[in-house]
Amino acid sequence: MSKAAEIDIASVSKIYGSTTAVHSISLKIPAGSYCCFLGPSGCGKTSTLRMIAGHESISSGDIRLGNTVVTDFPPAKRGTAMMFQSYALFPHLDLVDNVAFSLKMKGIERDERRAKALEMLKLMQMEAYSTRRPAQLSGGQQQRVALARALITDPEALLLDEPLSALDPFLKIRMRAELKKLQKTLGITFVHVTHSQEEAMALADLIVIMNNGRIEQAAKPRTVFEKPATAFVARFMGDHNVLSGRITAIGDGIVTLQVPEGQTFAVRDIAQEVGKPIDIGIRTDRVRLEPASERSLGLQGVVSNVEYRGASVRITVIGAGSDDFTVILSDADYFRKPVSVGEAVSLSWALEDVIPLGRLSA
Ligand SMILES: Nc1ncnc2c1ncn2[C@@H]1O[C@H](COP(=O)(O)OP(=O)(O)OP(=O)(O)O)[C@@H](O)[C@H]1O
Repeated sequence: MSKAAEIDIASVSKIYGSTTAVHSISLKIPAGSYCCFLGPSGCGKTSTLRMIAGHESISSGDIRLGNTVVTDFPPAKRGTAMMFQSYALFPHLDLVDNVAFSLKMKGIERDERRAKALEMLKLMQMEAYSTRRPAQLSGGQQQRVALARALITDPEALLLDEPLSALDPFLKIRMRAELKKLQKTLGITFVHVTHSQEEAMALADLIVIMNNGRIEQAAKPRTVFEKPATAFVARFMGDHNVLSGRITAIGDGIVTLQVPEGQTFAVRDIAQEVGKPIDIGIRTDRVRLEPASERSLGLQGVVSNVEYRGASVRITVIGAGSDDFTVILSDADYFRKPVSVGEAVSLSWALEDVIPLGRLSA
């Protein structure tokens, strides 16, 4: 296998007619890393992947693979390989010919390309099926063949567009583990586009969260979860409450924040101006919840829903800075002091659990 290459995306934009799908993004994907592009539909992740692959022209900016600027190179000359969502296998060819196809296009003679194709099928544990056609395979097997076909060109980077979306939930989890293992075995750079937060968290060394054609955050999964950079990231990754408020007082390193309902609570000194609007995030599992009393500190609200989930209980509270302030308690904590729908509660948390969230400038 060839060596891995860093992918350097420098001020890259994609404009389709009057739509700017990607707004001058810059990102370095380290050589040999597993990178996941994550974001809602239409955020520009597939356009970015296709520009890396050379299947889409770059409207402005440059892409470098290792030391080579590949911006104007055709796909086959870039050192990348792409695996498509639908696998795009040829139905009339057997697996060996499917996998060997790109070598045939390069003019490599039959015996050599078939031997290489068998080697790739072996790598994917599919050599026993080599004379079958794609329709005679399960979804997971077809995916392995598509991987073998992409890897036969010895790419420095493998690009995967929603590779798991056609699989059922059980197979998805199994193939996810296989993809990760394959990436570690080959050591090449993987760039994987997905809608699924869970998939990105499970696979990536680097998660790139896109929204409206821009990168909101590019970081390790744990950083994205523990320190979401923006309100969008905190909401999109889930398991965070996002509160918007205004600063009403500053003193001793503590800021008082007022939420729309008029209630206030303390936050570490996160900004310097009274009156300034600010978003903060609080993890749903870091909130303490108690029946409200006159002495209660923190935000007050009313329980609107209680959902038992086995090991945990999910409680939704209204009137506390957000329409659906969510608290996740362990089953033990909940049943020690259960609350019910309609009950007034107070919500509190440690100062260090308040995450200041930035806003992207447009
Ligand atoms: N060929 C095209 N012509 C015109 N507009 C396009 C074209 N391809 C994509 N777009 C637009 O560019 C934006 C980004 O699309 P893109 O496919 O990159 O998003 P995505 O995040 O991959 O979405 P999805 O998850 O739905 O595939 C969207 O608004 C889309 O409608």
